[in-house]
Amino acid sequence: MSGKLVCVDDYEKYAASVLPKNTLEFYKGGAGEETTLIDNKRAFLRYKLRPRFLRDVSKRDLSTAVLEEKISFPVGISPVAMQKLASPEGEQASVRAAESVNTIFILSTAANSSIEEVAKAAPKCIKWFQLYIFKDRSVTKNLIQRAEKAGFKAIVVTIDTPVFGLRRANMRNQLISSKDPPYKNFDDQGMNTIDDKAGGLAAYVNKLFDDSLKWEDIAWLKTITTLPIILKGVMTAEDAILSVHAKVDGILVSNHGARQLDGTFATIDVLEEIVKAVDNKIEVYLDGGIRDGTDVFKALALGAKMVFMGRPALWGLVHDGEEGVKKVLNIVKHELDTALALCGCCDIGDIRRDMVAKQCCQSKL
Ligand SMILES: Cc1cc2nc3c(=O)[nH]c(=O)nc-3n(C[C@H](O)[C@H](O)[C@H](O)COP(=O)(O)O)c2cc1C
Ligand SMILES: CCCCCCC(=O)C(=O)O
Repeated sequence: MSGKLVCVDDYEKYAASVLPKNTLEFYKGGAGEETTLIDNKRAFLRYKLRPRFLRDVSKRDLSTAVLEEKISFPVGISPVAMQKLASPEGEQASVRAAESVNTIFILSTAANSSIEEVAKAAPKCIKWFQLYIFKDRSVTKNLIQRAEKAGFKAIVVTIDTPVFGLRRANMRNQLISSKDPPYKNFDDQGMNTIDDKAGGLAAYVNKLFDDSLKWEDIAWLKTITTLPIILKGVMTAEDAILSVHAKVDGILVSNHGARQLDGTFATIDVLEEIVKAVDNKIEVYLDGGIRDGTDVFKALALGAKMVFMGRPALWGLVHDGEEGVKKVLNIVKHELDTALALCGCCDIGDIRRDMVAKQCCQSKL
């Protein structure tokens, strides 16, 4: 590709031009017909900004605090498995990028870099650990203890994966083998074997992850860690209220980047009902389809405390490792700063609900 890359879409196009087919399909794809995958992005177009002027926006500040930790702007990196397929340093490059712009990095259980390697790569970064709960609870317990010891600041429990989503591209191409590069967080547990002939990744995940999880298990988790717990995958007001009752510290509104259940609402479309249901009792974050600073602004106006991006960080990583992730984060930061100024805001606290309106009945969207 020629020319300067100036937005997330440019980085995605670059990644699509260089990645092997199977890897691209794994990173890019969603579940089923991919209607939710399209809608996660497209839904943002239905929310329109209402700019305000003549409000002196000469001094602007994008910083905010999340779980009492200060970050330089409200956009972090979602947990994404297998980042060494994007670049040799994988998660270690991504976490360094997050550290350099002072935002939150969430490490996936299914990473190609271990908890300890990531901690060492970016000791000052605010790191959260994403937890998949294994049928073998000793594996789960061990992961939490390692994350605590390595200085991670929160456990993000993914609740939307009792079974693996039906990702048709991955099913057709038999997906990539996970042995190379390996899953570094549980390779010592004798589980780093994937039998491509026996259903590939989906069958492997279904064998390992606990599909009997229920709210009582969240209570159990609270007995084995003192770290804050965030539930990732909440998509309804009902589950948001149960999350408050479960006394977790935050929820991440997410449909797993549309990789689990096709046909759900876009995350931005359920955010407001969830924010209302939670009634300021715990923090609410969002991921899914954020590609631009105006998307961030819209999510904050609808009540998210911060947002996270999954694929955009991967596209930066494919381009030039740590530098690429940093560039993607800084592009979105600059876009958010511009949106802030043009909506008449000086800081994140100035963003108001009435700065965004939902456009109804637009048949083409
Ligand atoms: C390639 C890929 C791998 C992912 N791996 C995980 C994972 O290991 N754990 C998890 O909770 N979510 C995982 N997710 C979901 C992301 O955390 C996040 O919810 C999603 O990517 C957000 O949507 P976006 O990509 O549109 O920003 C993955 C997403 C992608 C694209
Ligand atoms: C044990 C391997 C699990 C990989 C799961 C990654 C994931 O969540 C995804 O969406 O893909």
